[in-house]
Amino acid sequence: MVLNRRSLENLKRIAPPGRGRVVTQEEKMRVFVRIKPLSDEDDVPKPKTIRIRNENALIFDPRQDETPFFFHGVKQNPRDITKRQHKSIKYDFHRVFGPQSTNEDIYNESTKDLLDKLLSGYNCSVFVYGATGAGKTFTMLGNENNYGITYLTMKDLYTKVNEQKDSKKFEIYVSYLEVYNEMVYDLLISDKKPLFLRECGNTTSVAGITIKMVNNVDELIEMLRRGNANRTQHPTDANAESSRSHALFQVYIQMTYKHTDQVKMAKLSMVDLAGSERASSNKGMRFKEGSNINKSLLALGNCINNLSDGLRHIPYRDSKLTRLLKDSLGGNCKTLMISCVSPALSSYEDTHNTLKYASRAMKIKSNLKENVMSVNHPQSHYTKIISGLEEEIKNLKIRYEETLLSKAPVPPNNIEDLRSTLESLFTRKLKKHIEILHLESAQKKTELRIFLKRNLLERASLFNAQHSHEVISELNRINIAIQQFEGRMTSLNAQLNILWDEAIAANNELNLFIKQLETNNVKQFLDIDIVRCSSQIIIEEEVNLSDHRNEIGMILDSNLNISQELITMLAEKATQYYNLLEASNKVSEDMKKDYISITKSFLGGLKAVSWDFSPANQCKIKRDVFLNLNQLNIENLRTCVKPEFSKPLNLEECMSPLQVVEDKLQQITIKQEINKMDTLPEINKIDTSPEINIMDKSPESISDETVVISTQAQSLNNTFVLKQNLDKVSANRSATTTPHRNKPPIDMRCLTKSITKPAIQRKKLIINNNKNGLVNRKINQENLPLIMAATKTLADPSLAKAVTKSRINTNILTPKSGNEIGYNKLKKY
Ligand SMILES: Nc1ncnc2c1ncn2[C@@H]1O[C@H](COP(=O)(O)OP(=O)(O)OP(=O)(O)O)[C@@H](O)[C@H]1O
Repeated sequence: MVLNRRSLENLKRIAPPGRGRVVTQEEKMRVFVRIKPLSDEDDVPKPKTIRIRNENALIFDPRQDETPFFFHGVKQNPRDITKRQHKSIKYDFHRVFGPQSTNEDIYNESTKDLLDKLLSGYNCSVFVYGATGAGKTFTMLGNENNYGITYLTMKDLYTKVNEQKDSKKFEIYVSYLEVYNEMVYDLLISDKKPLFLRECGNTTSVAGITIKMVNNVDELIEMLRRGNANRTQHPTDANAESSRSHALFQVYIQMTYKHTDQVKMAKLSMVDLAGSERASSNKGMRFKEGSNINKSLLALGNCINNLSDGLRHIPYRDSKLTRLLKDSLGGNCKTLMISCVSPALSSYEDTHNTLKYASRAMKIKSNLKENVMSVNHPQSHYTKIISGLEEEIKNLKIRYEETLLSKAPVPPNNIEDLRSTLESLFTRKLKKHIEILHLESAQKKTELRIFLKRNLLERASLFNAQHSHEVISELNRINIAIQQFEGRMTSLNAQLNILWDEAIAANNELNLFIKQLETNNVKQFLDIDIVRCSSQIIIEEEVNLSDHRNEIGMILDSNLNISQELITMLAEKATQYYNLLEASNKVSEDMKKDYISITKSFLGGLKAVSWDFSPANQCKIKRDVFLNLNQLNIENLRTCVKPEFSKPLNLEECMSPLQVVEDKLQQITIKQEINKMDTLPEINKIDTSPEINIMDKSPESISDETVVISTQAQSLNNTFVLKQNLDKVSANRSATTTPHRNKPPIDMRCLTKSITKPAIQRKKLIINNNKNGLVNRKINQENLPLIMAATKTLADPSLAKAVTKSRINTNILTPKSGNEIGYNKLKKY
């Protein structure tokens, strides 16, 4: 298809200054050098004129490594018959391709990059330059086995066009012409008639040139092949298939952006120059051809020189070739020059000239402009486009807002009402919560008071004045107080029961409300309020707990002070009586020893005071029972578990594993053991360990009894703890019982005697087993059989094993049968 005049004009009207969007970039011409391989006829193995230094540099006419020649010991200078000067000139280029490089290598590193630029609307130009026979046509067109860069470029161009066809509409046209003997001929038609050049602004166009539309790469290659066939070629001295003309293959691309209607034009020019000719034996027509070729190449050289020197005047008009290449040299075009050279000595001068021009060409700059075509649409066309775009923006805005709204749901209108309901429900729950905390605190304090009163009763049993009226009335007073406290406990428990019901009801109502919020999809708007109110409850709980702990601490403190005063009083009285006895000369040596021992122990005991905060510390556990308000916690409220208040906590109800065994044994063997009481020597025979001595009815005769003061215990009840040999037996049998770590046992038998009178019939023994938990049990005459049974049990390996096992496995306490509640409560702490 031949373009009509209007289409042609459009194609030529590329980026008129000041119209449309014009992006200008200054770019230097890129210059590549390709060195062809030496052929058989070339002067092999004579030295070459080029040595490649690296990818970007070569040395022209390098110095050769010569083997020195000596005559009579004197180095001789060899005579260079080639008359070479060994100039060793270094030339830098953008890339130097050696003889092994293929056309594909050249394409990949040179023309391939141009395509993106071309499809962005920039003019691009590639021309091959060099002497005749240097490989220009081979590089440009190649052959069937080695396609030239024109074919490779066109193939990739169509690939890229196909990739972009969704966004752009492409129209591709080609023209192919030759400049032969300073005449321009159309190569796409067989009818050869010269064409005229026309100057059009900065560009030159060819009047009447055929511009054909090409739809695919195959069509294009076919066109190229036919054009080449029309090209003037004749054998010369230097090249059997010498191209006697300059060939200019041009591809015009018109791209219309589908969304914007914007039109861009770009032109790719591929120029295969005829080779410069040396003065040769060519005669006649070939001579004339050679002269014209040289003339046009000389003009090209002059243009290159002026452009590289930055001169204003460029003699483009000196030849048809330079007029046609005006665009490609320093104009609006990204230009790439491939200089072909031969390394053969016979091409020494040609190669040197080519390299010189190539080197100069590197300095040429061109001004790249994006070719946006101005399309003269009527104003209504633009108005239509603008109103269409406005409509689209409006629609997009609506859609955007809809998306935003759907992502951020709107709170309901009654959100404030819902919030105030939620807050009032939380307030109700909080109120009940605080009331429970107060009651529970009161409950704990009462429990502690009962505990302390009971300790007083135990303490009283240490003395031998139980029958005096004063003591009896005091004991009565304590018992009455205990009864009152227990009455209060019962009342507190009843109140707590009611409060818990109310709290659970309030909590259920709140949970139901939150669930409704969730179902109605409005909980998300009140989440922050839920968190705020919940944290308020936690804070209130902490504040109340802290107050409660302070109050418990104060009670314990005052009790400790009283205990210390009592110790002081006892010590004073003991000294007073000792002095009296001494004055009346009734102090035996043993008593003296005891007194000194007591004094020492008091001092030692004080020294050994240490507070053990480990979790296993029994005193700490006891104290914590009163400190914590564990019945009430958020978890309980959440799960609506109402604690048991049926009975006040009684530590005395809790037993150790050993006691469980004891109890069981008691049931089984107590009768037998009572019967055997009279036959104790027999028991001694069964187990010869010293602890059997405990069965001796006379406490004075207890020889292996060890007394330990538990300093922690002092803080609560100043209990004297007697660690019986029973423990030793247990340790021997089971190897699991560890001795008291911090306080080595000291013999305090005398202390007990001093305080409780030697003749006491009922002796309180407290077995303190630090490892296995709290054992706080009275041992008196009534339960001596029980101890005996336990002792015997330990003497029996199988029973001892059972005892030991339960000691190890059970952490603290085991409830008495039928008293699960008390045990469960204690377990909580
Ligand atoms: N790189 C190369 N590898 C192999 N053969 C080559 C190479 N370059 C050129 N030749 C061969 O050298 C010969 C001359 O090459 P070509 O025709 O391309 O030179 P030219 O520069 O186009 O010459 P002219 O200007 O006279 O047309 C051809 O036979 C070609 O096959």
